[in-house]
Amino acid sequence: MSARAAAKAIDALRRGWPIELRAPGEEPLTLLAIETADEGRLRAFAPGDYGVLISSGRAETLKLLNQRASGDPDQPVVIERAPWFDMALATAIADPQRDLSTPLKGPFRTLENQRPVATAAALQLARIAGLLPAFFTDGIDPEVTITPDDIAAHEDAARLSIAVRARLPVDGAEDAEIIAFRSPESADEHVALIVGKPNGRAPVVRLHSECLTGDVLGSLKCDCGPQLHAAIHAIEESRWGILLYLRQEGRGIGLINKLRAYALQDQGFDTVDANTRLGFAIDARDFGVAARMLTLLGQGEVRLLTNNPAKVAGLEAAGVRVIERVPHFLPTNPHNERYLATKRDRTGHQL
Ligand SMILES: Nc1nc2c(ncn2[C@@H]2O[C@H](COP(=O)(O)OP(=O)(O)OP(=O)(O)O)[C@@H](O)[C@H]2O)c(=O)[nH]1
Ligand SMILES: [Zn+2]
Repeated sequence: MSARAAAKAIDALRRGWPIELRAPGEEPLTLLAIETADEGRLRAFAPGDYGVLISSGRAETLKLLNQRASGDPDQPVVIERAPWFDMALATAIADPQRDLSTPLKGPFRTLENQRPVATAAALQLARIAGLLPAFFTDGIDPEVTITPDDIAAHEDAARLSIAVRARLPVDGAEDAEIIAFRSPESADEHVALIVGKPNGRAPVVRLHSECLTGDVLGSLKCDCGPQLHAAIHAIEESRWGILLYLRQEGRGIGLINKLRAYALQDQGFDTVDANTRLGFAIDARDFGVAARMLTLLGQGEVRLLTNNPAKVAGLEAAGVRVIERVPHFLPTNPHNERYLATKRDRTGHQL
């Protein structure tokens, strides 16, 4: 297993270079990310035939799922190339921004997916790279060859370690310390803010996922900014606790893909449907990272500040006991009312 190979593959996809994925028992799968391809790169990758790989959610949006003979409904979908395929059409398949204004010209035919493991790994890699989950497949000259195990090694939270700690008085909690974590080959730098001193009780813990728009720009579309400050206050009031600031922007799909979801929300889709149209899971976060950070901080039991049962389940599954769920309530504003209602009605948030 080589996390290093996976890091090279992520880099290659971002730069528009082809890669190859080999899963045991399956034919090799070469890939060129549609988002970073252009006509020249596509010709070099696939002088002859090629396929187009998308997620089942995107295929469902494009009404392609009904053509599938059999198999798992969540399995990625491979579209056979048609004579009228070009970059513009591939971009329209990959990117939902113009679904409503310019319907796709078909018909398309999907192929039996003979490489379920490699294709699923490809979509995971696109998410990690912050790219649209859509690829040209079966071309030539890959830059690097990897396996699904390499991706797992790259994502393995056990690789996280503490890089540095320093005192950091913050607004609302003057007695605080910041601790930064790093794992080799990954650019993500997660941090913990420890407020107060351990007092024998399980800490109040908040898992805050990065939200550049809300945390930094004061976006009113979500509740992240106020929630971040309210969490620090709540921890301070409880005497001691930990805020984990997780670099899992956009529930794990990255900033650019989250902003694509926002553009779809401008067209009327809610937060759940926007993610599905893009081809992502509704919540792609891995709370194993948070569990690992808490373990490195010596905390196996927490009182978790959240309304999201999936966070409780995710931490417990990763070996941290949640002895209490502490709910939080913040006033809504006209811009985030629908977002919060969707969280309550469609993703099981307990308000
Ligand atoms: N993909 C996507 N991500 C969003 C959207 N709105 C906010 N986010 C992200 O959602 C994450 C914030 O979620 P959290 O504050 O952890 O909230 P939660 O999981 O809903 O549950 P709580 O713990 O109860 O707050 C941040 O990473 C945001 O960037 C959206 O419309 N689409
Ligand atoms: Zn937010």
